[in-house]
Amino acid sequence: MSSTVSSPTRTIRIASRKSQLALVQTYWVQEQLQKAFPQHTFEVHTMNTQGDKILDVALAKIGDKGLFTKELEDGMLNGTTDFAVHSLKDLPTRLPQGLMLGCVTEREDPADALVVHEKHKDKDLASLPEGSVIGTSSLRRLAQLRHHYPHLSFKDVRGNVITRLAKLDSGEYDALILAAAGLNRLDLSDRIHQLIPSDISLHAVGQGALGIECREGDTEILEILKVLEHQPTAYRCYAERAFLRELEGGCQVPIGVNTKIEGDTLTLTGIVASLDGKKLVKDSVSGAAVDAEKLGTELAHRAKEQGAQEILNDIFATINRG
Ligand SMILES: NCc1[nH]cc(CCC(=O)O)c1CC(=O)O
Repeated sequence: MSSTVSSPTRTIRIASRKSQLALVQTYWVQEQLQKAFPQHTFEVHTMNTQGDKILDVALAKIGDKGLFTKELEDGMLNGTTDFAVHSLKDLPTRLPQGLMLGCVTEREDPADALVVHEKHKDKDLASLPEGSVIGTSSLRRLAQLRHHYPHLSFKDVRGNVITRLAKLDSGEYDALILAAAGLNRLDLSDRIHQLIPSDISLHAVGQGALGIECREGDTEILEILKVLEHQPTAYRCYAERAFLRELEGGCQVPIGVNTKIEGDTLTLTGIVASLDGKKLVKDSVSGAAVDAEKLGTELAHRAKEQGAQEILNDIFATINRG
């Protein structure tokens, strides 16, 4: 005799942006969870965010206060959706009251990549001709690459990954810098011309990982999300986010990081760069991975002692004046 225990079923609503990359990422999450919890139904609800709509203003001028996340967060707060899938890089380090980072998934390659126009297919960053126009909307990429390659010039580029590639191919730019992770996820790995090594440019906080945001204390959802949690990536990203939070920057300040975990030890390297690429503050900390956030905060304090705050103050003044 066996009695049937009917497990409660429910419909779980996943919020996502509509860009191709966002959808690839969100459908992956949906598929994994649907497999793990066949008794539930996982639905994707797509929305446009401010960041998708405002395409004619440099990102650095708009600021970063949840440009790509606000509309998704409103949906969770008013109960129309249950969690949101983000590129962790786009998720602010301080979340609205009532929401939390519920899960960090396994990271793709967090490096930046050079993507070149066809005519430069035999070139790399060092050998691109003097004055080549490199498209990037990230101050972090701009500052670090200017430092190492003063012969290049930089121009803002907006829009999603596909739009940016179209602008490159039409001749508006000689090359672009894009996250390798995004290209890999979009099945565009063949466009990666050169992976930028970490001694040239440190990547963005959270780059290559997905961050799933949900309501604080929503134990049912948190329990479900556990199947996607990747502990080493989570430790690395908590350290990176604590570093950024303490420096009070967002995605749009020239702050780069690199992390590695060996055994139980996490090493975090961080850089704060001036826009002209002339001043760089770079340092590292190592310690127990379980103390990830503490390590991030400690590195930020050290960076401040070495002049990081002055660099950031100059940048905020420049952006607000422009
Ligand atoms: N800001 C846009 C954005 N957000 C996440 C990614 C790529 C994927 C990732 O870093 O996880 C990108 C595009 C890019 O930087 O090339």
